[in-house]
Amino acid sequence: MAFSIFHLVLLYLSSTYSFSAFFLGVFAAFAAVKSENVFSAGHTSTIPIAAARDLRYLLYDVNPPEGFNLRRDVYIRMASLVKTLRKEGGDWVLVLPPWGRLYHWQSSDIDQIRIPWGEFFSITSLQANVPVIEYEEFIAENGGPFIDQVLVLQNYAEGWTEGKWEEKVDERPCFDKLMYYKDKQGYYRGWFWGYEETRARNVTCVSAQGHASIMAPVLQRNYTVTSVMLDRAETLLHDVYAGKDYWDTRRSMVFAKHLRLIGDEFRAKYLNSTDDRDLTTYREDWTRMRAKPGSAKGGPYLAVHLRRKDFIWGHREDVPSLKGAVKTISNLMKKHKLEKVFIATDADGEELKELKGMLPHMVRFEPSQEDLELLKDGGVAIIDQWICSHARFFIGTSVSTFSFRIHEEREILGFDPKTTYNRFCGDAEKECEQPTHWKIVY
Ligand SMILES: C[C@@H]1O[C@H](OP(=O)(O)OP(=O)(O)OC[C@H]2O[C@@H](n3cnc4c(=O)[nH]c(N)nc43)[C@H](O)[C@@H]2O)[C@@H](O)[C@H](O)[C@@H]1O
Repeated sequence: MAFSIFHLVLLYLSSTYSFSAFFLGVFAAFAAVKSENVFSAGHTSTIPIAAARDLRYLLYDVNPPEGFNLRRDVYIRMASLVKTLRKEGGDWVLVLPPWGRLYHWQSSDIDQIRIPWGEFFSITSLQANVPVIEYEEFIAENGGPFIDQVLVLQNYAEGWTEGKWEEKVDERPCFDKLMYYKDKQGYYRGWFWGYEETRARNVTCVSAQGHASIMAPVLQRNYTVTSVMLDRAETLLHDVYAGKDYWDTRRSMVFAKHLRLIGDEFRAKYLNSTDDRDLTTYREDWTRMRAKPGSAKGGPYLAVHLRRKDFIWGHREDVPSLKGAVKTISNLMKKHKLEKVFIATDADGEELKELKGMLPHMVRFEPSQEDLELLKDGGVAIIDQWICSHARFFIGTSVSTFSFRIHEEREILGFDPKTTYNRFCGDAEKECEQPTHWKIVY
């Protein structure tokens, strides 16, 4: 398999990076929407004002310890903000923050920074939802690695006032240690996804409480420069969680084709699973993918996402012991008459050994070192998710965004919700509430 994966990836990468159509799709003129929550009157920016119809770039980053799938969630919020900005008439483009230096990507000896989104996702699919470009494309278009303004988002130091939730945004002094410093030329340096040459002309802290689009008026009126980066973008909430706009963006996050193909090849070879037999045919164009709920049958295996590491270090009540998990797995296999179990997990070597001892026939996707170098930890996680998404029955881990993204993928493929929204219970958990079913809004 090593040989074929290597060639698949090379083939894919050589075709992906030859495309030049990174530019904006044709977008209709949108009606202007009311804007509120701007900074107090009288705020003036010292930065020159961009011409009215100039292209503007929104960049963003997320709190460093956050994982891959939580970051995918923040992407949805940012895409929603860009849609709002465009509705208000601005020519905004979303710049995709390169992947890298993620705490959970612990495979040593492989280079895991400055990874473009095209290695994990189909860029043309993302572009069918909102205009996006890779960061290096931004550098080229922008004439250099300069970001005009960084806004570091933070909560309000005083929390909610009088216990009341209200949406608000204000420029405020930074209350955490600033992760940027001024160089000799007066530019700000920082992490910037591992691009050392990137600099910001200005860094400001902003307290924000509310939905992503509360930033729209601020970006239209207060920071009228060409490129603005929102750091700590996870501070902003979804505009409408699980509404049509959420699902459009989520559906557009199609995994890169080479990763799907590797997952499909693995399913066929080790799990006796093919799309034709399992009724899981995928349409390349997500805008035309509309599977009837309950239409997918899934491959003849049980799929499990068993989150460990930082989920067990906190001794959480809702995460099972390995023994508890194996008991649940055996019961489910019996109940659904399934002979194979596919396990996706971040368990360490010791735990894996213990798990294999109890489930000797379990199936895992275990790439060789050579494949891992090409796929990277992010690619392996996606292949794990893809295989879990095609199983006859799935069970995940409580409140893991890794499991949530599998739920969504299965919803897109048309599985009966009963086969998807399931999670392990902690050994001593009293009320083991199961995950919520979020229906696609088309
Ligand atoms: C406690 C919180 O947990 C949140 O994680 P949670 O939602 O599970 O999910 P993620 O945000 O994806 O972060 C977990 C990361 O751990 C690895 N990982 C976890 N499970 C698997 C698996 O089954 N297969 C593979 N290949 N990799 C796995 C993977 O790199 C994944 O992105 C974090 O985002 C937060 O930062 C925080 O750590």
